[in-house]
Formats: sequence, structure tokens, C-alpha cells
Amino acid sequence: MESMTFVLFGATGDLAKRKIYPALYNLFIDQKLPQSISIIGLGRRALSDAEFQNRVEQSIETFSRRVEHDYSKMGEFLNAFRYKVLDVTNTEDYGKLLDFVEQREEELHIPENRMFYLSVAPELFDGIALNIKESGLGSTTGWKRLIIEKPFGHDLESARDLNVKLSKAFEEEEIYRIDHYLGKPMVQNLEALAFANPVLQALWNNQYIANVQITASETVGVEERAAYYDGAGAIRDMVQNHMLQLLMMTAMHLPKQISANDIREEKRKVMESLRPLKKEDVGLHVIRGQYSAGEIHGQPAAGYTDEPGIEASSHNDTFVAARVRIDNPFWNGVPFYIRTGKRMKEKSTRIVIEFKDSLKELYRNRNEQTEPNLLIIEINPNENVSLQLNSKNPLNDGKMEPVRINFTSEQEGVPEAYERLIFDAIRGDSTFFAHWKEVELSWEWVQPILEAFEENLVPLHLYQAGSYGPEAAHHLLKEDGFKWWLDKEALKNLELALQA
Ligand SMILES: NC(=O)C1=CN([C@@H]2O[C@H](COP(=O)(O)OP(=O)(O)OC[C@H]3O[C@@H](n4cnc5c(N)ncnc54)[C@H](OP(=O)(O)O)[C@@H]3O)[C@@H](O)[C@H]2O)C=CC1
Ligand SMILES: O=C1O[C@H](COP(=O)(O)O)[C@@H](O)[C@H](O)[C@H]1O
Repeated sequence: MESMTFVLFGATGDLAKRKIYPALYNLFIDQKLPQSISIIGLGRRALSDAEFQNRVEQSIETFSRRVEHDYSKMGEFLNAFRYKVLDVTNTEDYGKLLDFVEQREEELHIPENRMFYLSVAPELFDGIALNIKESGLGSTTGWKRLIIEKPFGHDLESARDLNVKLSKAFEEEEIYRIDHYLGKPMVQNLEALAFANPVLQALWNNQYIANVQITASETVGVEERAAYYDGAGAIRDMVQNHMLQLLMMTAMHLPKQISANDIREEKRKVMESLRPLKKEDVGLHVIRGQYSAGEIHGQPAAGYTDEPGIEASSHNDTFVAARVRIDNPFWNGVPFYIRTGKRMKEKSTRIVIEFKDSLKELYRNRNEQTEPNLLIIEINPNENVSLQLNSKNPLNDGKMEPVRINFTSEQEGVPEAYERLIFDAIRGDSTFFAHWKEVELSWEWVQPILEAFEENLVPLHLYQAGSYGPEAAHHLLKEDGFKWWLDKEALKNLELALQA
């Protein structure tokens, strides 16, 4: 792996502490960092190198999935870290930074390979990129890369504007837009599931699939992020990025080659085939919700408008469900349902693929009932793939019952999303980062929804904290003759039936 400099803007922030340092540490332990690496943390507050290294160590002790007890390893790791005060709006500071980067490159015999990680507020992204270019930090004889955090814009126009500004300093191939869902092992495994298994590959189309359901439900509420979340809502926070990325990963078709460009090309094709929504019709296909007071795991939970920092009159969406149509020959006629919400009954990110049930009538004529076959891909908190089939139970008079076959189970020591993504960026593999075209097409699809919400054209359904979201989200599927699969209660019933 090539030696490099890793420049971290926002080195004193929350994301650096909780995700980035633990990820770098685990990569180091697994020998997945370059032999020579100079890591330069930047922030406004004054810190010595020793104080900074101490903070990094504390963050690893608190947040890393593992800590090695061999202290010399920790010392070796921390030795790569230096800290510089830099106000991102002060152009002079970038000149000083360039001098320091070059000095470290010389000391450590590192070629001019420079990674710039922007872990700062999004309104600072474009200014930093421009200053990197103008200061000469970006003029390297090696490579340069930019890792950028979400959110990428606030709507279609601001995202396009940001992209134009970034592209003055970095080529598209040099920009790594993080969507941490793309770093989750089971999301990365979607590619293998659909493409490396001929049995599934043959069924991956509208001839066999009745509908696809993508759920990301959370039990947490707005927490300490009122200022950001109340202006973003579930639609910007989850749907525009994570949910549509999951949809792309599920609906894309076998590329000519398994390469970053070919996979991105297939994802782009999916987004280009999404049936656009008209602002006036958004209410027919999209459900908007907000949590009211309720109970989570037996504890009382406040309603959204009673949360600290949220106005009593807020109409912000904490829940969104939508029916998405993909107008291409593979998916014509197959609704994709997406659903995400805060303060719901359970934490569960999963994709359920419901297969067509062509034998249902045959069995119904014999007074027997079959359940549809389901492929269940659990992403978080459990990782699992299972298939639900019908089978006769010899202990129950040969009655037809659904059985589930599990293919994978939780494994110890699986790298976290940030570890995988930072590792990929270090070796220049952009497969699991969001390409600008995907981001732009996602904003294009979401834009009428933003406008319909803004103009209150879509009712805001209240749902109790600790529930499965508003009833309207269930009606959305009922209209098409379907239901949401495998909310935990349903799963429990299924297991009880199996045990009986
Ligand atoms: N935290 C999280 O879980 C997640 C965060 N993100 C994204 O990551 C990015 C960082 O978030 P987070 O770490 O939570 O933010 P924080 O507010 O915790 O940290 C912000 C960082 O930016 C630095 N900073 C602010 N202004 C300046 C300035 N003018 N010049 C130099 N440095 C500055 C701060 O340094 P100092 O205080 O020393 O000035 C601090 O290190 C954001 O884009 C956020 O949307 C994305 C997903 C999850
Ligand atoms: O990006 C975000 O994701 C988290 C949910 O992530 P997960 O990995 O726990 O599923 C969400 O809570 C947060 O609001 C959002 O910004």
C-alpha cells in the first residue's frame, strides 16, 4: 500500500472521536494502513501533539470495537499523529499547513499522496476544497483524494452548486462521498447475493418477484441533533441517501464486469428509471409521519415537539414511507417500498423480497394456505440472510407452514463500516462510495417530495413512539394487496407457530 498523508479537518469533533480514530486504529492492528503514514489533525482549538494523541487514545479506549493490550502498538500508532491549529476560513493557515505536510513527507520519506478528510459542517466543504487548491496543497506529484461526509447538499440546487465548487478543486474520481450504509457488510454482500448465486440471479426480476420492502427503523429519537435534524427530517437524513442507496444496490442488474465503474453505471441506470413523482401526487405514494409521546422498551418517550430544541409547531418528518416504481424491463410492475423512522418499536434495517405466489390458488382449492416465499436480508443490528419457504409439518397433521432457512449468522470481529470505507479510500477503490450522478439523481427524485412537504400538501401523521409508524404506512401496501413483512411481532408469531 502506498505511503501517504491523511489530513483530517474536524479532528476535535464527534465523528472523528467516535468513528474515524477507532477505524484507523483497527486498520493499523490489521496491518491495513500503509507502512509510512502521516496523520495530521486540524481544528480551531489549541492542542499540543501530546494532548491530541491523548484524545485519540481516549477515543479508541471508549469507542473501538477492540483494544490491543500490547502498549507498544498503541505508541507506534499514536506516533503517526500530529495536530495543527487551522481555521478553515483563514487562507494563511493553509500555507502553514502545506509547509508542515511537506516537512513530514520529507522526514518520513512519503511521496506526495494526500488524502483530505472533511469531517466538518457541510457549509465548510466548498471553502476547504477551494483553499486546498489555491494553497498548493492539492498540487501533488502523487495522488490526492477528498473524503467528504454527508449531507451532500440540502436539496437539488444546493447539491449541484456544491458539486460545481468541489469539481474546481478535485476530479470526480478523486472524490469519495461517504454513505456509511455502503460500508455495512451485508450491504456490500448484496452484490454477491444477487450476482454470485445463479439461483437468485435467475429470480431477480419482475417475473418472480412481487414486491421489495426496504426498512430502516430506529428506536432513538432526535437526541442532541435538533438544530440539524429539524431542518433535514427523515427525507433528507435517511431517504435521499441511505434508503435510495439500498434500493439501488437491490435493484441493479449484473454489470458486464464487477468493477467500481460498472457497478456505479448499473446503479445510475436504476436511478434513471425511477418513476418521477409529481408534487401534486406525492401524497398518493409517500407517507409522512412524526412521533408523538409513547413508550420505548418500557420507558416513557417524549413526543418530537417536546424534545429539547424542537419548536412546538414543528412539522418535521421523523418517518417516511414511500412506494417507488422502477420503469425498466426488469422491474416494471414490482413496487419497491421504503420505510424509515425514528422512535419506532425496534431497531431494524432489512430488505425483504417477496416472491410471487403462483401456487397459492392451487393450494387454496385444497383448503390449504401457503405463505409467499421471502428472501430476508437483515442488515442491522443482526446480519443474516434467510429464505422463507412452505413446508408440511408432520407433527401437525401435515399442515402447510412457513419455515425459515438461515444462511449466515453473526460473526465476531467484523470490521465496522468506517473501517471498510476508509480502507477502500486509502487503496483508491470507490465502489462503495456515492458517485455524483447517483447523488444528483437521488436529489432529483426527492425534490418534489421536499416541496410537497414544505407546502404541506401531504398530511403529517402522528405515530406513537414505540409503534411501527403511522397506520397510513400499512394502508400504502394494503392498497396493492401486500403487507410489511417481519416487523418483530410478526416474526415472534411465526416463531411461536413453528414451536407449537
Ligand atoms: N457525528 C456523527 O455521528 C456524524 C457526523 N456526520 C458529518 O460529519 C461532519 C462532522 O460532524 P461532527 O464531528 O459531528 O461535528 P462536530 O461539531 O462535533 O465537530 C466539528 C469539527 O469541525 C471543526 N471546526 C468547526 N469550525 C471550524 C473552522 N472554522 N475551522 C476549523 N475547524 C472547524 C471543529 O473544531 P474546533 O471545535 O476545534 O474548532 C470540530 O473538530 C458533519 O458534516 C456531519 O454532518 C455524518 C454522519 C454522522
Ligand atoms: O446517517 C444516519 O444514520 C443513522 C442510522 O445509522 P445506523 O447505522 O444506526 O442504521 C441515523 O440515526 C442518523 O439520523 C443518520 O444521520
